[in-house]
Amino acid sequence: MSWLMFTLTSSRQWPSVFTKLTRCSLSSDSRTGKMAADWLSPSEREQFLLELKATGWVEVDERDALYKELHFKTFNQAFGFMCRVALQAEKMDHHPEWFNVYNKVQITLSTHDCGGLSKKDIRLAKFIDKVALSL
Ligand SMILES: C[C@H](O)[C@H](O)[C@H]1CNC2=NC(N)=NC(=O)C2=N1
Repeated sequence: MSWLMFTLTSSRQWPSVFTKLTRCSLSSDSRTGKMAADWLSPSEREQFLLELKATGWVEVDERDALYKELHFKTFNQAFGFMCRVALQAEKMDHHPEWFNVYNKVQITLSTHDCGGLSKKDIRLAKFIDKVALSL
C-alpha cells in the first residue's frame, strides 16, 4: 500500500495516465473498441512525443495537448495548408484547434472525448508535418 501511495503521489505522469484509463478506455465503444484503440500507453506516448518534439511540437503547460506554430510565405500557402488538414481532419473525425493570421497558423491538438492526448493526435500531427513539408 505504501508503495502504491508513493507511486501515486510521486509520478508526474500518473494523473494524465489515470484520466486516459478512465475516460478513454472505459468510455470506449464496446462493439468496436474504437476509443480504447486510440489510447496511448506511457511508452508509446514517450516515443511519439520524442519524435514530434524533434519536428517543433511542444507540450502545452496547462493541459494535456500538443502545440505547433507554422509560418508560410503567403496567406495563400497557409490557407492551402489549412484546407488540406481540414479535409483530413474531417475524414478522421478529429479536428484541430487552430488560429490563423496571414501567413501564420497556430495549432493545438488534443482529444476532447478523453480530455488529453491520444493516438488520433499523433496521427494528425504526423499528417500536418507531412503536408507542411510538401509545400
Ligand atoms: C462526435 C464526434 O465524434 C466528436 O465530437 C469528435 C469530433 N472531433 C474531435 N476532435 C478532437 N480534437 N477531439 C475529439 O474528441 C473529437 N471528437
